[in-house]
Amino acid sequence: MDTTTPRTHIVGAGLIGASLGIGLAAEGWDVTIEDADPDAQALARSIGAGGDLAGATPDLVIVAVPPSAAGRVVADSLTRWPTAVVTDVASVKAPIAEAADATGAGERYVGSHPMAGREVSGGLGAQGDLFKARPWVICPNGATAAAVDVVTRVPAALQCDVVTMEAHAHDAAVARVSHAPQVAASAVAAALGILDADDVSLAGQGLRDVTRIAASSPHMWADIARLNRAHLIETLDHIIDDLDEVREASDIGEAITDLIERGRFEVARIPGKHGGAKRDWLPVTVIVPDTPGQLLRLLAHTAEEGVNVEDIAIEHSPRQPVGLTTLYVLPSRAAHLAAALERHGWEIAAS
Ligand SMILES: NC(=O)c1ccc[n+]([C@@H]2O[C@H](COP(=O)([O-])OP(=O)(O)OC[C@H]3O[C@@H](n4cnc5c(N)ncnc54)[C@H](O)[C@@H]3O)[C@@H](O)[C@H]2O)c1
Ligand SMILES: O=C(O)C(=O)C[C@]1(C(=O)O)C=C[C@@H](O)C=C1
Repeated sequence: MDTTTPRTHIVGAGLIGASLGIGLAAEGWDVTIEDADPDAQALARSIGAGGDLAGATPDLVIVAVPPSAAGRVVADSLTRWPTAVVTDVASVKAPIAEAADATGAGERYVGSHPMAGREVSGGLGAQGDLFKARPWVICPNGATAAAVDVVTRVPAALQCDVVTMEAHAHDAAVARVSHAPQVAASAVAAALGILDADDVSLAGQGLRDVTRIAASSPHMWADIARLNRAHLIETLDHIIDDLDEVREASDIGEAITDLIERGRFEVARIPGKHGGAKRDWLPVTVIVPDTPGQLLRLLAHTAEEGVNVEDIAIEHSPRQPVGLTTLYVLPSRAAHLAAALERHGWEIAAS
């Protein structure tokens, strides 16, 4: 097996391209990066996401441009670097594979899709560990085994879980696990429109959990919806049929029970942290004064007790000088942590 890392060039220095650049450079890869926007390119280079290709020949090109441009930039890259393997990270895979095949160089193209991201765009939000322990889909299409091997070294270096899929099957699946959830989150958030600010301030953790991705920029999602329209509409029809059943039911309680029961069953199938089986962490919710340094104290006391924090959620309480911080810990450690934090003077809230 070839143990040298491929000289890697990234085209597109936004959130995903710059995150890949930082992550691969941290693993010792020789990474260069470019962007059509000189400011985005300069920013990415200044934060360590890659250097200047300066006429060198890459072994591997990663295209990380908006989905609507990905097919064209993949085709251009196959022509521009006739010996390089080319991959892309666009959220929809079949149209990009078609564009690559149309060049006649499809055996050097492998589709990729890291199943991790953020609700912010641009290199400023880049994080080198964004993809760690997340699924990374590889769509080999008509590529050679050697090309697939080179591309697979990227998720391997970034410690992702590699999942190999056919491009159309990928597009059908992500319509349900990613694209429709974005539309649903935005629809729930948009329904707040008739409320005044005081009413919105009643929001608890439920609304926050359901609407985090409603803060996303529409540009990428408009592209995704256009490229994956048929699968997205099929998924939205499924959701609309379920909502219609609730609306038309003679007993709305019965209809809601059915919907929630089915949802409970399916949500238990979503893998949890590190891609493993979903773990049932227990929450320990602490009332934290809204003054500098308190969160640090809380985490220091937790560490002193030898308890690992598996996840953390912070909820600010409008009009209150306190916030609620929920520490998610192993069930076997929750009671011990709550008691220990009380001894340290913290007030534990019911959770
Ligand atoms: N944001 C996410 O959560 C996420 C997650 C996984 C995959 N993706 C996919 O990654 C890709 C990039 O998304 P992002 O969030 O990094 O977007 P972004 O808007 O942050 O960055 C895209 C960058 O591409 C540049 N660009 C546009 N056209 C170009 C061209 N022709 N040549 C060179 N540069 C060009 C833009 O100037 C911009 O800097 C998309 O295809 C998206 O579907 C996004
Ligand atoms: O976590 C987020 O902010 C995302 O929306 C990331 C997310 C997703 O999980 O749906 C969004 C689109 C990408 O194609 C891959 C990942």
